[in-house]
Amino acid sequence: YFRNKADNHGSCLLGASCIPVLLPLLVLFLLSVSRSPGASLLQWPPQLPPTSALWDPLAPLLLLGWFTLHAFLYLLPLGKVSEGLVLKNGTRLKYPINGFHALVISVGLLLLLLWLGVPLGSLFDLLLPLAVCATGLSFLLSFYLYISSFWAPPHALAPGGNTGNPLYDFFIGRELNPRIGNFDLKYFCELRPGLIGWVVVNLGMLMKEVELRDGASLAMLLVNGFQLLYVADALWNEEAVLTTMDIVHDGFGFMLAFGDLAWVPFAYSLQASFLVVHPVELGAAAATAIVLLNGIGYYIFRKSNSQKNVFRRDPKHPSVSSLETIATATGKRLLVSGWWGLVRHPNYLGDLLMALAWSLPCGFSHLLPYFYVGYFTVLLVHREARDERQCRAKYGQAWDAYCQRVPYRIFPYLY
Ligand SMILES: NC(=O)C1=CN([C@@H]2O[C@H](COP(=O)(O)OP(=O)(O)OC[C@H]3O[C@@H](n4cnc5c(N)ncnc54)[C@H](OP(=O)(O)O)[C@@H]3O)[C@@H](O)[C@H]2O)C=CC1
Ligand SMILES: CC(C)=CCC[C@@H](C)[C@H]1CC=C2C3=C(CC[C@@]21C)[C@@]1(C)CC[C@H](O)C(C)(C)[C@@H]1CC3
Repeated sequence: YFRNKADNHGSCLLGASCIPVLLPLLVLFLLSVSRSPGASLLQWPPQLPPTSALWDPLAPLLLLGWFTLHAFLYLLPLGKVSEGLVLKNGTRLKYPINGFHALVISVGLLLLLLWLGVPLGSLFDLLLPLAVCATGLSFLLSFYLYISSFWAPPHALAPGGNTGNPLYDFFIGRELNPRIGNFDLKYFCELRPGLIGWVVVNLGMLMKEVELRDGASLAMLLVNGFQLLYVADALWNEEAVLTTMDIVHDGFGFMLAFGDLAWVPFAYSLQASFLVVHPVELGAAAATAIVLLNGIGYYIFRKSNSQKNVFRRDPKHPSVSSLETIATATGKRLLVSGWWGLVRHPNYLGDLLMALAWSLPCGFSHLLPYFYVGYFTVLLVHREARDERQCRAKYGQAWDAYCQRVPYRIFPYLY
């Protein structure tokens, strides 16, 4: 995660060269640990799966089918078409807003498969080969993105990924919104195959548990329910993704391609795969407390994201017009009351509380289910610092005034 350092800084280059090798190995390592009885992250030498466990001819077929289905659903004339933010050349790109339809159709198809007796629990045995194929696909896609970016017009290039160093640019991504015709590759990958794939992997783990123990545990149901809510929320609010850093600012290279297609479906589903081999008996009181925590996290996440989106689209909207703001030299204003007056990134706070609620159903016997909380804290702290730099560059003194008025970044009174 080295964007904004397009100055060929040694550590960034080292990161850009090592991460494409290390991250796929980390996914395989985490998956094997999650299914081993010890589930120890601290074992030395680290436990890696035997090569025979990495391949199954069914995996590339399933993956290809899944991508074709989602490309087809993306192109279906369902839902509305929305415009992205204004680009450097003054134009706006059009995006289909039909991700929620894709989720509903995918879940419908899965239920049909279950009804037809297809053993979805077999996904548990296919996880490693599927992760290997998804990694292969993200490499292929990244090579295509890197090479095709040399035909993109200068205004279509991303601010961070054009240093001239091939390794770094391959990693960060040279082009901002690579498209094949009207098909937007970054937008498609960010929200469809990987994110909905995460829900499918989780459901597969739940079905495996049903096969093994004649029923789904409360812990597994909670993990599935919470993460389904998160994905459904992302797709229900799909239009808001058009204003996130990833779409507006970042190039599409290996990091996002691998993140979207392999990291999200296989590393974000670790709690569910852990629970298949490490059942947890959750009491009613603990379950209620965890549901409450997820509810509070979700409320903060959704309300703060929506408040900013409404404010950015229409500052006079009745739900935000009474909030206190400060003016900036760009003409845009910054919210200093409401959610954005509590901390400078209330949406990250909500997301982190949810992350904790997804791990707690797995109990405290192992560290592995908490990997997501740790990784996500590092990702969001780094992302916050990156956003802060961009906002200071954009808004100057007005940003400093905002920071003085709202001193905490993510956790009130802590950070
Ligand atoms: N599950 C996952 O793996 C991940 C989830 N996320 C989630 O994605 C969501 C989006 O996050 P992200 O894209 O990082 O950025 P944000 O949605 O936090 O947006 C940051 C931008 O908001 C605007 N802004 C900041 N402060 C204010 C203010 N006080 N008033 C008005 N506008 C303000 C600025 O843009 P401008 O002024 O130009 O409008 C700033 O650049 C978050 O909820 C995050 O938790 C993110 C990464 C990974
Ligand atoms: C270790 C590694 C390869 C990191 C790459 C980071 C990516 C996994 C994340 C960068 C931003 C993301 C977002 C979401 C998923 C994870 C990635 C791709 C997101 C789609 C999750 C759902 C949310 O509601 C969201 C739509 C706001 C979010 C957008 C950012």
